[in-house]
This record gives sequence, structure tokens and C-alpha cells, in this order.
Amino acid sequence: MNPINDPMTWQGRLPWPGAEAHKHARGRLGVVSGGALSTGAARLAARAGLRIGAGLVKLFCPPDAAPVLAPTLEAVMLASFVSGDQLAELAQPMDAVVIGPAAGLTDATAANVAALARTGAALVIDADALTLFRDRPGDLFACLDRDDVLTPHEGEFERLFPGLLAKGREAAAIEAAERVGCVVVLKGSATVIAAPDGRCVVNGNGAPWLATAGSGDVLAGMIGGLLAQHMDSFDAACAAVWMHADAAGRFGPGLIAEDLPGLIPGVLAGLYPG
Ligand SMILES: NC(=O)C1=CN([C@@H]2O[C@H](COP(=O)(O)OP(=O)(O)OC[C@H]3O[C@@H](n4cnc5c(N)ncnc54)[C@H](OP(=O)(O)O)[C@@H]3O)[C@@H](O)[C@H]2O)[C@@H](O)CC1
Ligand SMILES: Nc1ncnc2c1ncn2[C@@H]1O[C@H](COP(=O)(O)OP(=O)(O)O)[C@@H](O)[C@H]1O
Repeated sequence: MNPINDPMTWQGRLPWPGAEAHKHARGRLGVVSGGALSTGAARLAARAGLRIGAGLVKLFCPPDAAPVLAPTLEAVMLASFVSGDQLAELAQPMDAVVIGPAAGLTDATAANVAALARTGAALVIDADALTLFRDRPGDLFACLDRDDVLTPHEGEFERLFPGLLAKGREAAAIEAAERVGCVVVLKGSATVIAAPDGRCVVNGNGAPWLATAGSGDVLAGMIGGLLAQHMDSFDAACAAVWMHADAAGRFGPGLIAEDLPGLIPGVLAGLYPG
């Protein structure tokens, strides 16, 4: 049995802006959007990344999505790309990038993952960017390094690591993290967070209100927002998972994913040492 995800273990390493902070110094987060009919998930992730403290958040979208996204955005910035190479160019200045939420199960998404892996950004790989590699998981694993974070639910985990869940969720997450060489967040009512060096914790403040469409997209943005602020990937995953659940618990019945980013300031205030 691995330890419970205890804020005491990461609270002291949460990133807070110093007096001399400016937005670029706080950390830049990119989020890749799907096409015109699939922009909501990336917007949820982007807003969450901004709320958790990334100084600048930019959505990267295919050209058809730009006129859909532009009228919906305020603080979140926007740029469009036509190829993986162009996405990599846009992502080059980013400290972290989230890809997967409603990205599309397409060759273009696979090419975008490979292109992002060529940048220095830490990656959060979620949803479609996991599922699309079900028949060729090695192609995804070749793109990863130890700063990156995979965020599968059990269905997505089984697609990448067939049969591994039979060992139990904790053992499965630990073995998966060792295999891929990055942090694995196996989501569920008791989310397991495992690092390639064998660290593993189980989240204990899970709230069933999170069982609602889009809540995983918000979590991906929260992890990305902490990675963008140069938090260690395992700490970032642990902190985001706990804060995500704490936010849901504060709201309770009726929660929808759109509510979560606006609850982050209250959660942060409870952790702020100042
Ligand atoms: N606002 C937006 O725009 C949103 C957009 N979204 C985007 O939509 C796209 C498709 O999303 P999706 O939900 O259809 O895909 P996925 O979650 O793979 O489910 C497929 C099947 O997997 C299975 N399954 C097994 N275990 C499971 C588990 N623990 N949790 C969940 N499922 C589990 C289950 O099979 P079943 O149990 O029904 O047999 C299920 O039917 C994707 O791009 C996503 O990012 C969403 O994020 C929502 C908000
Ligand atoms: N019963 C539950 N108790 C606690 N957390 C849950 C429960 N069900 C889902 N969650 C959390 O909600 C999120 C759902 O993410 P995901 O399945 O990726 O949804 P989506 O793709 O709709 O965003 C995960 O963080 C998961 O841990």
C-alpha cells in the first residue's frame, strides 16, 4: 500500500510569484485545441492553467477553430497552426503544453505530439493523445521524457498498457511509469500518481462530483499550469490532483467542469503561506 497524497509533501514547493514576477517569468502554458466543433475541452484546460498560476496561456488551434475560439477568449491567447512543424515553432517558447483534450483521433494529432516532443516544453498527454496510440503505444512512449505526465483514466490506461491493470491500480501505475519513463496519473475515484523512480501516492480526497464531462480536461490544465511554473512533474501531478478534488468537494452537488477553474483561487488561498 502506497502513501496517501498528503499536501504536506508538496505544499512547500508550490510556485508563488515573487515581488519581481512578470507574466513570462511565472511560466508559459500552451494548450492544443481540436477543430471547430471540439474547442471546449481545450478552453477548460487553458482556463484552469491560468487560474493555477501560469503567467501566460496560449491556445494553439487548427485554422478552422480560430473563428470559433477567438470570440470566447479573454485572458487566454490564441494562435493557429497548419502543421506539426508550425505547432512546434509556436510551442518553442512554452514551458509546458497540454495536448489531447478533444484533440481528435487523427494522424495530425499524432504528428502534433511528435512535434511537441521536439520542443523543450514539458508535456501533459491526455484523452485523444493517449487513445490514438492504442495500436502503436511505442510511438507515444518514444516521444516522452521524465518531465512529461500521462493522465489516463482506466479505459485509456488499458488501451496503452493492455492487461496491466490486472496487477492492481497501484502496481499497474508504477510499472507503467517505469516503462514509459515519465509520471503516470491513473485517474479514478482514488487517483494513483506514479513516477519512474518508484514514487507513488494514492489520492484520498476524491469527490464523486468530479464524475462529469470535462473534469479531466480541467485536471490536465491544472497539471500543465504547475509544470509551466517549473514544479517537479511528480509534485505538480500530486498537487493538481489534490487541488482538483478539493475544489470539487468545496462545490458539491451540481458541479460541472466549467465551475472548477473558478474554485481554484479558494483552494490556493488555503495553501498560500503568505
Ligand atoms: N467539453 C468537451 O468538449 C469535452 C470533450 N471531451 C472529449 O471527447 C472525446 C471523447 O471522449 P470520451 O469520453 O468519449 O472518450 P473516453 O473517455 O475514452 O470514453 C470512451 C469509452 O471508454 C470507456 N471507459 C473505460 N473506463 C473509463 C473510465 N474510467 N472513464 C471513462 N470512460 C471509460 C467507456 O466505455 P464503456 O464503459 O461505456 O464501455 C467509454 O464509453 C475526447 O477527445 C475527450 O477529450 C471529453 O473530455 C468531455 C468534455
Ligand atoms: N467517482 C469519482 N470520485 C472521484 N473522482 C472522480 C470520480 N469519477 C471521476 N473522477 C475524476 O474526474 C476526472 C475525470 O476525468 P476524465 O475521465 O478524463 O473525464 P473527461 O474526459 O470528461 O474530462 C478524473 O480526474 C477522475 O479522477
